Amino acid sequence: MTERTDDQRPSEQSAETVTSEEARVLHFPSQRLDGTDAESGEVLEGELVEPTQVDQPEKRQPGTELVRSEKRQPILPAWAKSTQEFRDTARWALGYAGHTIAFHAVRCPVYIARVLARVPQGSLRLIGGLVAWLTDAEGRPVRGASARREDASEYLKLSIQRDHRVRTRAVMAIGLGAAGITAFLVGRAMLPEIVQWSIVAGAVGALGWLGAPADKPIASRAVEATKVPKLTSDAVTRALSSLGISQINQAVGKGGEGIGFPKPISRDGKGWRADVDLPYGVTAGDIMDRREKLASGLRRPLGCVWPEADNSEHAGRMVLWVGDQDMRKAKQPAWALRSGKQVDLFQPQPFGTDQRGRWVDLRLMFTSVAIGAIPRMGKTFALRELLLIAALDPRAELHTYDLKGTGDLDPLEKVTHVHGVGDDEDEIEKGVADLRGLREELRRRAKLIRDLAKQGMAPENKVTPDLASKKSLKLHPIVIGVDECQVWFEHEEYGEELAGICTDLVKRGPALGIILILATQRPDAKSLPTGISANVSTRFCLKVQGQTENDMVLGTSKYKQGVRATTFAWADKGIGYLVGEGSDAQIVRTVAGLDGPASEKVAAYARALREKAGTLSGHAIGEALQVEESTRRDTLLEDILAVVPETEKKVWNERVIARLYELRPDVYETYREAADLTAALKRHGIRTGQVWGTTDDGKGANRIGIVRADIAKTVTERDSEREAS
Ligand SMILES: Nc1ncnc2c1ncn2[C@@H]1O[C@H](COP(=O)(O)OP(=O)(O)OP(=O)(O)O)[C@@H](O)[C@H]1O
Repeated sequence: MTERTDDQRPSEQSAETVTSEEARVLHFPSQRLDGTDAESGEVLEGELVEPTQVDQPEKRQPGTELVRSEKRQPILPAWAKSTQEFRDTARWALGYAGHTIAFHAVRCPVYIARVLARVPQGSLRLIGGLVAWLTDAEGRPVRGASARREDASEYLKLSIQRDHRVRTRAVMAIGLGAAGITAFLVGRAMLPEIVQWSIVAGAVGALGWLGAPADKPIASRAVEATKVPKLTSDAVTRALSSLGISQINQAVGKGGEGIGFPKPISRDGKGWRADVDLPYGVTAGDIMDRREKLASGLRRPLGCVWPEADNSEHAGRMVLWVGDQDMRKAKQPAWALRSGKQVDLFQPQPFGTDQRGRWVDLRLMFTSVAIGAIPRMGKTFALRELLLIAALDPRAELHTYDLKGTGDLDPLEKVTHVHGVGDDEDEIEKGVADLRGLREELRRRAKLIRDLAKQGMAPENKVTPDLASKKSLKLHPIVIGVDECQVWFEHEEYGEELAGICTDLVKRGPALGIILILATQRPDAKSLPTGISANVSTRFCLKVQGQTENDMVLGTSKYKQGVRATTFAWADKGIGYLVGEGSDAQIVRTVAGLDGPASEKVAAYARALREKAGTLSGHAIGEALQVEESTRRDTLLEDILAVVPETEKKVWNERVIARLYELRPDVYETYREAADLTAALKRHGIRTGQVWGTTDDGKGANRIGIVRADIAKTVTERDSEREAS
């Protein structure tokens, strides 16, 4: 039988239902459960019903006292385990000490003058103090009071005590004076001059210090301490209740359950961390949406206040980190790769710093990256930084596309294999040709890895550091960086094909050593096709305007989970949410100050590494990518209009072919006879026919030719159709 718990009150049961215990009492009234005899009473007939248990009683499992599920706090706080943080603190302490010493050393003459000026005052204070001590000056008011009260016995007692005290102190003073004179004479005779002068300086210093007014210290302050207010639970509660969320107001109001703080508020890096249990029904996301108001409630700059959802607990658990300094203004610790260093892309490399100023690493290998943000937030900087990291691994082959065309990726020209700038048709065609080649490479690698796996050389069916280093296998990392990738995907002619190849690269590339990094300022389904956005494994989202863009870059439901890049302010340049492979979203600031010239330096180092390793190729050594003829956009009609002036109404095919060959020999060399042009024009729906013309020697003749107006009409119609669509 089940025991009844406090929660199951009889009043809560329905009229027809009786609990087993009550039923027993009713059926056997003389045997009450409490052991007392009941008077005979009416016996009710009823069905024995087990009570409905809403709250199950807590069952104790054997051994639960020992094996429990509490989380253990780390023995050492995170900062104590971070070499970087330790080094930063030590550097700061040394700098602080150095600055203080230099500051005071420069002001030494002023301090000496101040001390000397205060010596007379100090001497007077010393003599005054000695006389007061000798004459027992502190007892004078009491003796005076007893004299005024004419209390003879008390006055007598106090006078005797004073005489006794003065006598003792006089003897002590004579003794100390004699000892002092002896010490002076002995010291004068025996101590080295430097010590003697030090004692004199010390004595003068002491007299100067004694003579200094309390509000004017001799030394000035070397640093102005900017004290950061301590974060208290009261401050957090006050700030939360200023957000205008009714559940919070109820909770902090009279009789409310209040705001929960499951752990004490503590220092965490260069700031305070408060773990907060929000009132029922309030989520961390609700607070994050009101980050600006929260900062106002805490009286802290916006860049210091970072509420985050703690998804390892429950939806109402928020971790509030309040930094001592605004994240965007705080000095970033030095980037280990700034002055160049060979890296291994298979290992995580420093990408940015979190709010606490700790480096957050990112492993580029086996991943693909999407970067999204509204314009001017630091998207290109982030992309360029990743490409520079890749450049520092001399094995990595870079393909860089700056489709905006402003030259942001030009610092990488020294090392890149293929470099595209701008959105001209030629550049787009270059991209198409390159991606087609990369798709072939992807297929080659897939087959090769399959073969290697059979031989036991690729145990995880993917590229390993060993395989990537074997030049003969050509399995080196290939890193493709595309800024403003929407230009590709929205392209009328090649958009679909480019999106298809990129989707393939995003899906299969990472395992095969091909890493695609796409950056866009318009993260919507068209500029970042869903096949890509759903499959990228690393996402970095700087400020965006809405939930759709947020989830497009960071992944489905991220906004709901409280990962909201919409909460970043306009001034939060370079700050975004980073969602890495299998890791929680974290706020990261990319390397600050990695501008064009700084990037050039890193790229120059990367080039030196490549020269040494013999891996410079393609664009870096002046070799242009061969754009296959099949890749070229068909510009036949435009080319005909270019070579046939408006004054020539009708022209023979053979003449058009000759002029076309002159214009683009590589494109039109296959046009050998009039029929070739006729066939090509037929594909555009244009017919050729017999047209009148004159040969070079002036003879008139009818031959196959074009009517220029037909071509011009088709081009105009096609262009207006394109515009309309
Ligand atoms: N980590 C950072 N710290 C501070 N400022 C940064 C950081 N990263 C970028 N910035 C600043 O942000 C500004 C915009 O950067 P960037 O050109 O990369 O933006 P964008 O999003 O690519 O812009 P657009 O969409 O116009 O191409 C730059 O002036 C740069 O100085």
